[in-house]
Amino acid sequence: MHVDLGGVLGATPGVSRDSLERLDEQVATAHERIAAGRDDHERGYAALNLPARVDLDAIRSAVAPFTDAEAVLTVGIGGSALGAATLADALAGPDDPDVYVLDNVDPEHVPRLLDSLPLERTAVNVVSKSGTTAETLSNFLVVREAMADAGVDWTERTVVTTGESGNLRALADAHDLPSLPVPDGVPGRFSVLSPVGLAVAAIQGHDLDAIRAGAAEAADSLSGSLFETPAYAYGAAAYALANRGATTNAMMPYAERLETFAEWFAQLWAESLGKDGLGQTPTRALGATDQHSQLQLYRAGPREKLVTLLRPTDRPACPIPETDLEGLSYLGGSTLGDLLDAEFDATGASLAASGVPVIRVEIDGIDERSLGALLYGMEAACVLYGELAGVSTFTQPAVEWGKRAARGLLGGGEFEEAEAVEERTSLRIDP
Ligand SMILES: O=P(O)(O)OC[C@H]1O[C@H](O)[C@H](O)[C@@H](O)[C@@H]1O
Repeated sequence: MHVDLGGVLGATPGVSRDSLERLDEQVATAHERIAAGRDDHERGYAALNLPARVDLDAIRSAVAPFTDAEAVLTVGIGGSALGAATLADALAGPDDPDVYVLDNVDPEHVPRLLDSLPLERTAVNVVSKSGTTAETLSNFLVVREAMADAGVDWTERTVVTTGESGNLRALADAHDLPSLPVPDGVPGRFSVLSPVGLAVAAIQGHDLDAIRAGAAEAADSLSGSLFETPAYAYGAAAYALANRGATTNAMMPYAERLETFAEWFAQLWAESLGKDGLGQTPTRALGATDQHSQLQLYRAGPREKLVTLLRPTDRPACPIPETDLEGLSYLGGSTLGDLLDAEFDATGASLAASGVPVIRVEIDGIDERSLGALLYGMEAACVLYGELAGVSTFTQPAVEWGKRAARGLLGGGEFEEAEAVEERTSLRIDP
């Protein structure tokens, strides 16, 4: 992962070179804290040890019964879905099984999706760290019944990834299902480089060793200076910009295959850093598509944005055919990749010209190694930001509040949060 901070230096809000140098002292201190947390395998920091600690053979053998699947259905939510989806969408090849994710309990969508799947040739990948998340467990019960109704033995088609205890662990044990662990001390949104994210990649036959090697390269590059560590450069600059008013971070990959990565990044950034009135709101955009939708706002709207432009430097060749239409002749002879890269540069320049801060992030290509490096790098960037901001990066109390309220409403126990829902203020306008 390569990070170019040139687009923040003269921006408004912006961060000067001097400010970055002063900030680097705090980065050094934060890095020591992060390194100590990694050494002690402390909760959260342990995620940055994943490349070395994951048992890739265990993943490959758990999914071995499913490598001939025509479809893979991940049932999970949040960190238990987005990492797997990011890798699957980025790496999918033409011969890979189709990958689906059930991360919502929409009663229109779930049955329709299940009706469309070849259930007897579908691998079901159920993921929940806690093993108690209502959406995931409910969806799984629906999937299980759909399989039974179709005459499919769901116990032959299901692999489970979960923590040491909980409903899902009990279910896996009761039915002797192949199962994988969520490593200790790793919050869901930091778990992509564990079985949580890697099981689907393994079913698709992707090179897990290369993902791990890419992550390990990023891990090895962590040092006490943002000027030597791309991940820290990103995290520190984003933090400094947020302090100066860039409270929104628009993640804009210039590659369709990285669109889901922006969703993964959004959870990582929002849940980890949105604490104590602080944080930076992640938004998602896709280049070049959103140049024709969001860019007007980014360039001329409120001055509270950082725009992160992300691209692979290596792209497949897709020539644009020559044409004798005079107005289009400039396109002939170049490729779609040339055009997309020109748009990437033009958007960066356009934002810079109006003083909007831009960080350019480049990865070598969209392959296993580059993805491993990108995912690890952004996790390290997020942990550094959290250290600099002094927030509790690895918790999500506000999300837990909502979970308790919903559970109380469904009769799953006495939760005072549910009473707040009953007491809500209404100002309803009816036709
Ligand atoms: O993996 P689970 O325990 O099912 O949790 C799934 C998700 O639940 C909550 O929404 C948390 O805020 C997320 O961080 C987590 O990824």
